[in-house]
Amino acid sequence: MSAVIVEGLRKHYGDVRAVDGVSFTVAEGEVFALLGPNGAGKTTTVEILEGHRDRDGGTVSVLGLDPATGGRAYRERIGIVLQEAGFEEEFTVTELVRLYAGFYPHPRDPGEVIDQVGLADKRNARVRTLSGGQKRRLDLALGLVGRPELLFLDEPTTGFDPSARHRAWELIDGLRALGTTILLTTHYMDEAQNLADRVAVLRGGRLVAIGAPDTLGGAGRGSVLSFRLPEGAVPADLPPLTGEVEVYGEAVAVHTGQAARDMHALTGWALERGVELTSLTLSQPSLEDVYLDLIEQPGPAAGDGEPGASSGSVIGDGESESSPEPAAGEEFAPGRRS
Ligand SMILES: Nc1ncnc2c1ncn2[C@@H]1O[C@H](COP(=O)(O)OP(=O)(O)OP(=O)(O)O)[C@@H](O)[C@H]1O
Repeated sequence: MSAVIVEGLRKHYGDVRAVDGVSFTVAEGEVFALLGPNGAGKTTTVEILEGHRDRDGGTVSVLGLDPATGGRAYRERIGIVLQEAGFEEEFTVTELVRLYAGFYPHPRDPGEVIDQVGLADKRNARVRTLSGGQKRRLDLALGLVGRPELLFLDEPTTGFDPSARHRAWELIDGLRALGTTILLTTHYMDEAQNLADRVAVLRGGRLVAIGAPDTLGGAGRGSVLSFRLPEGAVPADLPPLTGEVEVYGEAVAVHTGQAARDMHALTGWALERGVELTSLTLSQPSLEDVYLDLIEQPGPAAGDGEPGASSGSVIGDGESESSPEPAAGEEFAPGRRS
């Protein structure tokens, strides 16, 4: 079942089309990341889902309710971790987490939550004395304490030191294991890669791609086979390959959509000649490579039609309105992540 269903969502600020016909679904128990450059419309989308911002068009269902009219019954079922929450600075950490716990019918134990976010030694400190990263951890505690079915995390680890960040990832993973649905925004591709079951890329208020982090952009992006030319060999000696061959001195890179076939041809060739293919590696484009491609290529945000990619999980101009579901084979199954 879907925890979130967004169809044809629109929000305009004067001439700025902040969200321009966005459709997607988030399954129950899924960790879903919204990616996109500054101003892409992520926060606006999330704020509409939280019930904090009105929409100009489209339909939104979150936990079966419309956030615009869900009221208190809706707010009790969600948790929100904002980019910049304004706290009551004179409260202590424990006082504030307890205060928030009191807003919810079935809260978590405040002390446990404070421990989980790594603020145990600051439990009696006043909020104004916390460092930036510690305040962000307090944000996380306040988002968790109500035992939400759906947690919104807006750039949850911005300003965290590396170990706090890994701790937050573990915490988010733990929430996933408890079945909490999580919708997060982030600028960190490693965070999306580590945490998200699926990611959606927004650009200029439109959805340009959606899929699992490992397959975003589709299989059409292929793999890269790299190796060093054996001594005495020249590129013309190489066997016929399906991929495009690039040679930089001794180094060869084969960009291929048929990695097994090309690998077989190359290793067979090397064995026949009795030579080694040193530094032979097969690699995939990283999520960051794919993301940069997606947001840099000309596309609907620039007003010039198709984004120029043909893969199943890349969405053409306007298509996001009519096809809210991910491409076939990308349905979410809890626990599917490796
Ligand atoms: N209250 C507002 N009034 C006018 N324009 C707004 C308002 N809020 C957002 N915008 C504009 O809407 C667009 C989308 O902004 P939004 O904050 O949703 O982007 P974002 O993807 O979250 O960006 P970031 O990564 O910088 O947080 C931007 O062009 C922004 O300037």
